[in-house]
Amino acid sequence: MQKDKIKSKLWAKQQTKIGQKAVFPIVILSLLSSMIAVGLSWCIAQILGIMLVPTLSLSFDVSVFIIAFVLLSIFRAIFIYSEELFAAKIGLQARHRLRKELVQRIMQIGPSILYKQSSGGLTTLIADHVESLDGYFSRWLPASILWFLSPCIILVFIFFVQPWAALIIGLCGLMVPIAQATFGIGAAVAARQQFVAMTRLQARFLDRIQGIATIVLAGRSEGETEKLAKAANELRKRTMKVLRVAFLSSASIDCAMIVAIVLVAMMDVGQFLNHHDTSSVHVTHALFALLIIPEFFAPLRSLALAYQDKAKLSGTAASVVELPEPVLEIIRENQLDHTQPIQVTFEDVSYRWDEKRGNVLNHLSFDIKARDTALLIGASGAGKSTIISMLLGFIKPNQGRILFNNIDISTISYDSLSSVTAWIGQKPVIFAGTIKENILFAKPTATEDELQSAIKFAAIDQYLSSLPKGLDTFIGEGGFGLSGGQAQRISIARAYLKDAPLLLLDEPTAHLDPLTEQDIFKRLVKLAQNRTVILATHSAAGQQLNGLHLRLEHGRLISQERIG
Ligand SMILES: Nc1ncnc2c1ncn2[C@@H]1O[C@H](COP(=O)(O)OP(=O)(O)OP(=O)(O)O)[C@@H](O)[C@H]1O
Repeated sequence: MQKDKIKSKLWAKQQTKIGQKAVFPIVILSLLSSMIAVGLSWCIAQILGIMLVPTLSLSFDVSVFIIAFVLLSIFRAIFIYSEELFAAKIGLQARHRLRKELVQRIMQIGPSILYKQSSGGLTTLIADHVESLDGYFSRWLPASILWFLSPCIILVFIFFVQPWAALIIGLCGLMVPIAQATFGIGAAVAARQQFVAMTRLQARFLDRIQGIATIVLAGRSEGETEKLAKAANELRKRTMKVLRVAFLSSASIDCAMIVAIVLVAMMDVGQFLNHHDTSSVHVTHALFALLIIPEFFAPLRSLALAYQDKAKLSGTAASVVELPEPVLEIIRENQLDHTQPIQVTFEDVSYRWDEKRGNVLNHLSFDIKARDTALLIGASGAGKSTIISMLLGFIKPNQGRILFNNIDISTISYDSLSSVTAWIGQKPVIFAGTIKENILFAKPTATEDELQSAIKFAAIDQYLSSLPKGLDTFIGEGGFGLSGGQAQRISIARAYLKDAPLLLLDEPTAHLDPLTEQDIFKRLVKLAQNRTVILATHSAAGQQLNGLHLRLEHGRLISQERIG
């Protein structure tokens, strides 16, 4: 826990360091903009002064100040616009960089990440958490530098014009950090709680959407709706608390500003009454000091407004450090020729998912010759899918080695491993898109002829005519709109298109009726020709297939015999 806190602080510090370098142009532009604001206030003070004290017009030409006012306003508009552009660009670049880093890290860890993290949580991290950091980079970081620099510059100008007004404004300004520090602790806690509540709601919502069919079938719709409503209500309460603290914090700045204006105005009026000082110089100086006060407090207000953006960084940091560390690997430099057949060897392989639960695979040793078919047979929980996950490179043995053509697979590059392997799982992975897009996923460069033969091979043509748009029929995520058998045929067409020398089949007929199962097996046997095939099955039809039958029990190889 403590270790995670240190890690998340380090990550946040690193992000701040990267971000601070990027916001340098915004800081410069904003400081220049503050100086222009001083000039603008000076021009307005002179114009008003001339209007209030007619004798002033004898020594100053009002048109000079009007022209200067217009020019400075144009410059200020340009500077503010450029600041906004830079801020948007910095936010965009930071989000792009973070998403790239996180996706790379997840890819490095591989699909095994889903054994420990929910897909809802990962999606929330990459999509929403990273998105919420826009304000940290584009608003909070510049504001955290400018809240001190800009008021100091403005104070120097006021000091030259009315030193005692500078003293009053400076003292009122000092009250703001004290008030902010008081509200800040509450604001940080409220913002962090709101962030956690939002994350929980998003992850829960996504997970429940994915499992909507199970929820409806289990009659849990009302219960789940209630839980979602509770989470949404929690988020509403937390959001209101953040807004309340933000309002109080903003009100404290307004109070300090009003006190400064009143005190400066009273001092000026006092000077006028006591010393009858209505000289033109005094009037314009007094006006200038009053007009510049809102500019003095503006950076402090920006800091208070961006305060909640700061909490989002620590929230995201906590989620980032929860990601498992990618295992440092030896450089995988071996390559396999994907046109050559593959021989698979297990040498004393053991594996445990969890230290406490012990080995799920125990000292497995066997050899599958190139172009041979091997069947992994065993009851549920025997370890068949774990073996397939290892062959796919998702997990690595805790002991022993797996060899492809006598090369340890942990030394073979992922690209090469993927090019020699085709995989069909229990449940076909179908993306939202057309049937054609889903088949071509295995080989986007396939020609029309290749596509047609894949369709024929997998017998997809048998049901195409019953679909409204044939190959261009849109199917939902997870194969929504297709039967289990129809979806599995898409997997077969993909494997056919990929034409890899090693075919891994993990209970491909698990959810099919006997007739469809028979037909799918017929096609798989055809697909197996000239390839090395490893089929995990506990179906009776699967166990009739010819090949090397490897029987597993509680992760141990209890027999191996050749059938047929
Ligand atoms: N991600 C995981 N985390 C922890 N334990 C796991 C995980 N996946 C599988 N196991 C455990 O490993 C053991 C072997 O599971 P595996 O899925 O490999 O068996 P199987 O023979 O393929 O079963 P089935 O035929 O039901 O798919 C089981 O005890 C299971 O509980």
